[in-house]
Amino acid sequence: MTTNKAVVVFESMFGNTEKLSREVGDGLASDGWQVVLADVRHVRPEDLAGCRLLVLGAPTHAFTLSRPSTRADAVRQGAPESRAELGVREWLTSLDVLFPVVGARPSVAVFDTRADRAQHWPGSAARKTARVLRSHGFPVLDRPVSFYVKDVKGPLVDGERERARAWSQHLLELLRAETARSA
Ligand SMILES: Cc1cc2nc3c(=O)[nH]c(=O)nc-3n(C[C@H](O)[C@H](O)[C@H](O)COP(=O)(O)O)c2cc1C
Repeated sequence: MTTNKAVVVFESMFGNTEKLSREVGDGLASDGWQVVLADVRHVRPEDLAGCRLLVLGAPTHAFTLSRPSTRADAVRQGAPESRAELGVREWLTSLDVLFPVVGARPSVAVFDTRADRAQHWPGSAARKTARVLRSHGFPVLDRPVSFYVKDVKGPLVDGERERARAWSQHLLELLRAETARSA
């Protein structure tokens, strides 16, 4: 039996999205999946080979995915400069090169982190990510999901790690349902 492989790619300026990505990855691994957790700056093409599920996580900046200017703003607020090198927005521009065979594209699931106090603000990084993925023909498994931080730098709102872990199990259920439908 071949092991299912998931790749969790994240962007994170202050470490909150990274923590949640680890939770999602650990949740998938606890179900027997092979999991590659990769910072968007360091994903290698071989990391993506044979991937059945791609999870993408990113912080919401200015109502959407970060840009070099918003990441520079985060650096001014104390984030490590090296983390500003590349974001999910830029990485998505290489999707067609990274996944050249349309029929072999993995299912994708997307999440973002947002400020708790901005829950009612419009726009989220995950919604933008999902739009781009759909426009490139990727099957988006679930609705974009947001997790919350108490302030720009974090920490995570209580219970968000557990919610991320539960979301990983929900993704597995959706995948099982998808597999049953196509059997
Ligand atoms: C420049 C900048 C713009 C931001 N804009 C928003 C926003 O529009 N909506 C929101 O909910 N949070 C916003 N935030 C808060 C981020 O979502 C928060 O810093 C992020 O979720 C933390 O995740 P990280 O530790 O992985 O970087 C912004 C943060 C920065 C630095």
